[in-house]
Amino acid sequence: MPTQSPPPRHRPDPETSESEQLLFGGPLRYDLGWSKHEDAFLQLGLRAMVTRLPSMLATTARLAWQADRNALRLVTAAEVGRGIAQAVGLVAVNRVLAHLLGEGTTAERLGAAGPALAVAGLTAVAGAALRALSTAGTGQLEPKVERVATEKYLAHTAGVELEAVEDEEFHKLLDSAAFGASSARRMIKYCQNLINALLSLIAATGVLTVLHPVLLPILLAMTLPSAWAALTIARRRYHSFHTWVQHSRAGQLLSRLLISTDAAPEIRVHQVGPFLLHHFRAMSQTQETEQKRLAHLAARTGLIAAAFSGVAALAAYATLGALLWTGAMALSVGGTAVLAIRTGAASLDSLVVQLNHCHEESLFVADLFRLCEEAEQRAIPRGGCSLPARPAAIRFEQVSFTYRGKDNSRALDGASLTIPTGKVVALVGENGSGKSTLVKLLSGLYQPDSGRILWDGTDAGEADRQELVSRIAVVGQDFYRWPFTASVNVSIGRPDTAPDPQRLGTAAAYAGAEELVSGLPRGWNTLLARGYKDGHQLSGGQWQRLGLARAHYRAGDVLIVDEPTSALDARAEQQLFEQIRALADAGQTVILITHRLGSVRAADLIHVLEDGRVVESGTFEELLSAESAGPGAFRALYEIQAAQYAGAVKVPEPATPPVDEVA
Ligand SMILES: Nc1ncnc2c1ncn2[C@@H]1O[C@H](COP(=O)(O)OP(=O)(O)OP(=O)(O)O)[C@@H](O)[C@H]1O
Repeated sequence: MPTQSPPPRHRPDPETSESEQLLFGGPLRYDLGWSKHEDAFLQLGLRAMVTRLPSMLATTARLAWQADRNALRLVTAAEVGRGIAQAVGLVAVNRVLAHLLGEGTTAERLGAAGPALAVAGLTAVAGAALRALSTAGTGQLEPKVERVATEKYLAHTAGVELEAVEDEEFHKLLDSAAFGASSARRMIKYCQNLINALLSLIAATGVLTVLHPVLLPILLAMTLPSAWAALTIARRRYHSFHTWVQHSRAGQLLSRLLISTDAAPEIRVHQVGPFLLHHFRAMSQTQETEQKRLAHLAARTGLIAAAFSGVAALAAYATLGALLWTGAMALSVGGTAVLAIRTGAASLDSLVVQLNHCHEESLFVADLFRLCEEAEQRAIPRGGCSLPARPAAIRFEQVSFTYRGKDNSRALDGASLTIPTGKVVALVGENGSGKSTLVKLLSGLYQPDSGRILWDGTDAGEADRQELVSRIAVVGQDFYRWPFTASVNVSIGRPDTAPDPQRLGTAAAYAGAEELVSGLPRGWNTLLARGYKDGHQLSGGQWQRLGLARAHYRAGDVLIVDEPTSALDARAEQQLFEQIRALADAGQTVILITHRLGSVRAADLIHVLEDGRVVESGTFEELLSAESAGPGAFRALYEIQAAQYAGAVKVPEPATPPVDEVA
């Protein structure tokens, strides 16, 4: 038998790893030119850093103020105190040296230096105490700032339109902004160090300028090479981060899949573990190559900078020697100058490093703020007109819709239909015909590209979205299985109110879930999450009942049930349809999406969809009738299903006993 060769592997980009191509269909690395971060990246120069410094500090201060204003006050006061202590200390040391190297006997010189020595000692003690205070304040502040920033991120993300969540560009921003909160936390420490370095630099340069003006350029020359190195390395790191952000996420996805409870059975039965592990390793190795490249470049840059710093230090000490040699500077002043140069160079070095860290982190915090801005622009709008309390019908008028990013074909293409209030309306049609899309538009999850959805005369597009969604209850094919208790899994249908036991009971009765709940180890209080302490596992059908109970608990005017019976047994299915009928008889509008055409018999109205259009509508009998005006799409589908039952299983005739046995 000829063996089938595997499909040829298409590798358009030689840089794309085998794993990226196979698992994700192409490269996961972004070309930075594509990214909005390019501007930020290009701004990673010293001038941009310095000009952005005030806004950077202000942003951090704002976050810290929101998080804990007392801790912020404490840190600021302690840092300013430390700076002053350092300056006073340096001046005191200068005095000590001047006295020690001055005229008189050793005892006289020591005596004269005593008070200045005491001041130097006191400032050192004060500096240490203030440092401890500042550390305590920062420790309090950091986690709070991270929490405030994370909340900002989550609240903004939760409030955007579904379309934004599904948009690739928005997702990219979500990915990078996710680091904003931890960056904000780190910025507290860096800002603290930055202020400290700045104050001690001011102290050192002040002293140096008084000693001799030529010492200032010397100080600068000694620090510039390391500043350049720090900036260059940070620049490369940021560039690399943005290029690789999705690749890292994909690598994390692979590792999470390996330990995921949902994937665990298939990983074992189909032996997917080694496959995933192989690709995890391959993707990690690709990233390690990038890390190696960055490390090599950083080492080279560091070496070049060290060479220049060395030359600058030599020049500095040669100049100092010349000043002393020519008598332009006294020996005592020379001692202080060496001290001040060393302190100043260390402060300047630290200032540049902290500035660089701060700036690098601030880019991620800026990503977070950019996400918030974008999320505000793409937020679900608030306000709008009211919908009629009980409209006679909801009408779709020539509604078209194309998913963003989906090439040209429309999911809905001029769909028109009526949903009368208090009726069971069934939507049927082949896979991909647009049924779920239609109810998503009805629920306000997406807005039509053209056409209108009218609640009597009111256009749902102009209605208050909060009101619109509060009128709708959905149990979709992909309803969410919340990893919480059974009670929360149902009452989350109305998350704004506390769970109501009576309402829970009614909802469970509606969904046929009473026995299921009473059979759970801790009843309503049973945790429905595998992998947690006392977590319980439900079957697909049991989950579906809870999903139905949730939709009932929500008590929306319009109940949408999308494939409600796919995981229910025959008895439960029968029971559910009876209950749906009863709900409609009590005035509830029910929209039913199902592929089981026999079960739409009890619907008041059936709409048949084909390629995003409603091709026929009517009752079950009307659509099956040979005189039906439509194209007979429903009849054709129904006949295919009916044929599967008729004659597919031959029910054996009861065996007829032989005549003589009867006798
Ligand atoms: N989130 C999405 N993004 C992009 N395209 C989508 C999305 N959801 C659905 N589609 C596409 O829209 C079209 C209509 O899909 P829809 O889910 O509405 O069909 P359906 O009739 O509910 O199908 P089924 O019977 O299989 O549930 C399909 O071509 C589908 O691929």
